[in-house]
Amino acid sequence: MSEYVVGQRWLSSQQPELGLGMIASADNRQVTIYFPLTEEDKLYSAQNNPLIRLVLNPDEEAKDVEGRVFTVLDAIENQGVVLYSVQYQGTSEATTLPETQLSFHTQVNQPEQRLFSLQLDKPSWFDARASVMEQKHNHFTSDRLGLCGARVSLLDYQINIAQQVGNRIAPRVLLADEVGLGKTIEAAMILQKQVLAGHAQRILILVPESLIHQWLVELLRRVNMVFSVFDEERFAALKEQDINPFDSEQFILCSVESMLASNEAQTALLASQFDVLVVDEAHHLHWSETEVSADYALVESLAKIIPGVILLTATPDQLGHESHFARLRLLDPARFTDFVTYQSEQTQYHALAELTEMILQDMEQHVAGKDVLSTATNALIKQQYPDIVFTNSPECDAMALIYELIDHHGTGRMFYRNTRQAVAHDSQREVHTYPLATPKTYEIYTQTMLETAEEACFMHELPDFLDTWTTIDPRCEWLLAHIAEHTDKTLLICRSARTVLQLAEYIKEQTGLHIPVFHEQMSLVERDRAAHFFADPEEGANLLLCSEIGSEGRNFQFCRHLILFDLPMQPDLLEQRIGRLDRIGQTQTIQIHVPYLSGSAPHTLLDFYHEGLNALSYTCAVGSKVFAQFATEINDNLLAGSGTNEALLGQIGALTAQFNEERQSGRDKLLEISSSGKGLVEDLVEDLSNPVFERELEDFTHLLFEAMGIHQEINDAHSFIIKPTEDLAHAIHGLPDDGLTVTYRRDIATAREELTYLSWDHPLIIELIHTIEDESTGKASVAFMADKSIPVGAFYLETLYKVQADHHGMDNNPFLAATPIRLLVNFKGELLSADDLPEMSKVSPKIARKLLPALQGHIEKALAKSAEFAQKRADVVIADSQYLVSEKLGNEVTRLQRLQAINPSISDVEVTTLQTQLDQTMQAVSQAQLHLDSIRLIVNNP
Ligand SMILES: Nc1ncnc2c1ncn2[C@@H]1O[C@H](COP(=O)(O)OP(=O)(O)OP(=O)(O)O)[C@@H](O)[C@H]1O
Repeated sequence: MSEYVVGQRWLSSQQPELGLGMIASADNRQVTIYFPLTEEDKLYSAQNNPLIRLVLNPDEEAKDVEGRVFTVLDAIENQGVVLYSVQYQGTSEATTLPETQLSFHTQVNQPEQRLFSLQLDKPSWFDARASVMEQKHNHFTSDRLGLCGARVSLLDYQINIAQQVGNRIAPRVLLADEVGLGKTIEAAMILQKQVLAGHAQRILILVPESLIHQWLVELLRRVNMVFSVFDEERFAALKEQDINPFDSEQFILCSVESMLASNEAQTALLASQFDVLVVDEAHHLHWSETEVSADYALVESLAKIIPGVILLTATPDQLGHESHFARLRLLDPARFTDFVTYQSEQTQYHALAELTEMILQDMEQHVAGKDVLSTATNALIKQQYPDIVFTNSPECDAMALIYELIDHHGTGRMFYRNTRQAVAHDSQREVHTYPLATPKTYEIYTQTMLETAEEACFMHELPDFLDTWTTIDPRCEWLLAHIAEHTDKTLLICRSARTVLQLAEYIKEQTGLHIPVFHEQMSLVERDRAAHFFADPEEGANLLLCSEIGSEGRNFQFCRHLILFDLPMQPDLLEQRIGRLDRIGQTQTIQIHVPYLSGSAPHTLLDFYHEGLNALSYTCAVGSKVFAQFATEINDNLLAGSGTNEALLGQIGALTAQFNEERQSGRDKLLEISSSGKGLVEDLVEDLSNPVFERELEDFTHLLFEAMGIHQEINDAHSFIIKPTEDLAHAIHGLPDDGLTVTYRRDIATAREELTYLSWDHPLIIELIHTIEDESTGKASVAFMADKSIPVGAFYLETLYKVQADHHGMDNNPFLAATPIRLLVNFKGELLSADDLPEMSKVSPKIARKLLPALQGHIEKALAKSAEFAQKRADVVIADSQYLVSEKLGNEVTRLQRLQAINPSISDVEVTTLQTQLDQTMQAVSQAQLHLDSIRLIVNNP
């Protein structure tokens, strides 16, 4: 039978641009190939032609005529035509595919095939591929992965959380830093690390509707993650297409409200598979043994099926300890089964916190720069914690000892809480209170008509004053005077949307000014527009009137004046309000203005907050707990309207002091230490701020851009413009036609929003790296050298291999990152060092066509020798990786198992998840294979 059979796929080595052809007819003399790409038939001699037969090998990836990606499992020849057994991406079953159905863009991929079929590229491409693989390996195995690309200031406590949680498979944590310390940023960094490390592909974020836009922008601006917002409209439109709408995107952001509004959406959400769920403002998730809120029930159902769960709240205790317990229960239902046991555990952290304090005090008295424990501390550890093994020598690392103690007996790895005090983000606040005369009408009403404390605190909201309160309440006139006096931006927060609207109307009537408003009855777009208008430093409004909803999650730290037009009845809400201004990025002293009606219930409430809790001048983490203790007394005092009960005020102050002290010496103290990462994270932060990596990337992108046909020019001292050229080798997603203005420097990027921050984590860089890796370009090249000491026609052969663990879904796992091996052998198959690499010059395609057939046999022998050397090195790489896996993951599993026996805070889920990770990684590493990636032949032609 002829070598040529109708239906076979062949390429032209002289005209690769024709794509993959198919034999249309053949006899002993001639063969006709049809090239679908150009829709033409070409006639070749059967004896002497530039045709190359394309047969894909097992494990090769390719596309079918419809562009669907598959991996070859097997290739079986039947009467000269190949029938492939393939597995399509995203499926688990094998399918058969005749070679006639291959995409006409398919190319010869194997380096040696490309070499002998003369599909050659510039010799410099070999260096480009080697460099790309080396840099990729370096980055994907470094701790900087997923953290170096965030456009943020590097704060130790945030990096600590992002590093610890981001590295876990299926993390389940509660992030509860105090208001405004950057939980959103921490979650964004965790997600980026999860995705880059291959731990998560699909993410669902649920937030209150008012925060959708802010999250969307923060994720994009800070970590370059593009989320798709799903609202009712989008859900309905996608539903028409007869697919689960939530399966249509990888990263989904939606509001809790929109999901609760539709049973159908909830069912679809639960049927879609996600790797990580994030829920912001999780204190709204209300649970008690008798009542469960709808949002809690939804999150509970999702948390049962989504492996990773990240809950965010600044005020974990807002709805009481029971609700806090319930949120922990969402994370680990097996561990948190019983509220009473949980409560008793919480009290047991006291002794450990005290010991920790002693060690910290010892640390203040270093001896010759080393930590030395006092005799008392030493004795206490030995007596109370005999399981802790440590050496109290001058080399004793006290911080390491504290972490060991917290690990063994502390709060576990599920709950993080940083406080302003502990992370030294102490902003300044100044409080201005303005006593105003209580209107007679309010006074009379107070004595006769009121039924609840709430009515007493918000009299202007009572139906009887609905239309009149702005004319009698002196706070309104006070507000006009404040507006006239202050030209700085001011945020006003009050409880209800109605008050906001009435105040806006009042100001308009009195002054003609249109003040922007922000409340729950506005659409999302209207709210964002108002917030934007307020934020605009030049053209924007100086005052924004906000209802309570505006006080949650929003970033208003660009302004320093806050008017608390009324006071909320819960201390945590007060903290949320102040937290709009008191957040990372606030550079000025915050001015808090409280106008109040003298002698009225709001006056008493102000006394409780300001004098009792001291919650206006400082963050008060125990406010809700104190208020809960005196709930009845506070209620009665507010309702009586007879001025502040001084005895009660004294009791509130005393209990606040007591709780604060207990906090400092209990669970929260331990949380503060373990959340801050003090003593653990400094080296990593130093590494992340090292400008060397930015410079290295800048050099590397020159190579990348040149290879891919991207032009870079200087824009100013710190930035560049990059644009695709006509030679662009491949469409690049992240690079628009009109280019990008970029900087490689984090400090410049955080100061100049308009610049794209190009880092090793940036999607454009990752896309370019993957594109070059996946491209066939550069897999084979030929060059000349001129060396009189060796015969003409002698050659060197450079090979680039990679050791790769093919484990689906874990390709980026640091333990499994492809490791490049670059080798140089001579024509005798002897291994040379990289220093022996000669100077190279180009070879014309015509000469290469003559040379290669003549040298083929010798090259194949040298290649076989090179493969032997590569395999030896690969064995070492695999053994090293196995060692690393058992050293890092194995030891961690052993440590957790040991800890679990002592500390109930270490959950079963945590241990089994890590054990599974260890098993899978070890198996994948052990089965890693050596692949030849590219070849460069250097022939002597002196
Ligand atoms: N490392 C950082 N670098 C620069 N800005 C930051 C950093 N961390 C936080 N911020 C900024 O500080 C503000 C508060 O951060 P974020 O919204 O993440 O806090 P939060 O703890 O989620 O707040 P809340 O408790 O109100 O929900 C935001 O404007 C955020 O962009």
